[in-house]
Amino acid sequence: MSAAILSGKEISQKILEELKKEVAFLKEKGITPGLAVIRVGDDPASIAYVNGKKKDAEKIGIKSYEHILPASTSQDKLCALIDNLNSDVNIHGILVQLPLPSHIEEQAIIERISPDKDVDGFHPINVGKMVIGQDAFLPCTPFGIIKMLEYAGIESKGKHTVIIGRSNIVGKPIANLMMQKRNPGNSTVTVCHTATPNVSDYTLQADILIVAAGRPCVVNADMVKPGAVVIDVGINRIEDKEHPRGYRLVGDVDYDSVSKKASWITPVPGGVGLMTRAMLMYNTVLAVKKANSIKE
Ligand SMILES: Nc1nc(=O)c2c([nH]1)NC[C@@H]1CN(c3ccc(C(=O)N[C@@H](CCC(=O)O)C(=O)O)cc3)C=[N+]21
Repeated sequence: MSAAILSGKEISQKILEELKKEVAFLKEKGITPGLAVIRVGDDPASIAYVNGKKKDAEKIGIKSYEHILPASTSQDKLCALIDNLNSDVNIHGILVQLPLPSHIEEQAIIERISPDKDVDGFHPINVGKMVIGQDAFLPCTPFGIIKMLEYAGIESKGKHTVIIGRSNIVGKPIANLMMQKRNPGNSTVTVCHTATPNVSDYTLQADILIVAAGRPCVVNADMVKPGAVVIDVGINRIEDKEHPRGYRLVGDVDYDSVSKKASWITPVPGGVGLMTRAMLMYNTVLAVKKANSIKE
């Protein structure tokens, strides 16, 4: 059997097209959605992601405001910038690209952002609301995974979802969303992590396997049940002198072997990463609607 490709490219494009219409409608009302993106230092991967976000924003009519700060920026200076953006009426969403340099306390920065402009969904207010099923900004990567399942019509109700990874930005929130009483969701959820012995004991039971381990080849075909849906959240740069950029991207899943056994698989690149970007745009439009009391 060969898996069908669950294309982040195709689905994210559909979402961006819908958002473009919504942005046009907001502009008719005299509102231009504004997204502030802060990057501290010049980690090459962060530069690439931030550029991608800027491109998406421009494509659909969201105005992006880029703030590029040196790696030596102090905690106080970054807080002062966030305070200004929090009170700026032209800014509806604020994203501080992570990771931050080690002298900056990341959690304090996340908590400095107004929960109403927290389009990453990382503020404890939004995390807490998500956990108890209240209206909140959902974190972009887990939200993107949910949208992919929805668009493909993949049934998760009553299924066993196994997640590898327990990060605050992927593992924990996707575990939460997949167990919530709504669809996609309604799954029985198991979370594996670095202290889990014999991970394959769990992955072999997975109807839906979500891999966010942060390293390549964590899952091969021997760990996958035939017909499983495999979602690969990993983005690893592998040195490749034959590639024009000098590297290529691979996920956390051994794509070649697993794609012969799964029913659906997400590619890397062209999978979850593009969905993350689309959901950031979705959350920015949502922030505008909330700020202006506009219903759907
Ligand atoms: N505050 C914050 N919010 C984030 O959402 C956030 C972050 N920090 N730090 C880093 C991670 C990672 N992330 C990605 C976004 C887009 C792609 C993406 O567009 N990937 C493309 C290819 C990208 C490329 O070619 O380099 C793809 O998979 O096809 C990947 C990864 C957002 N993150």
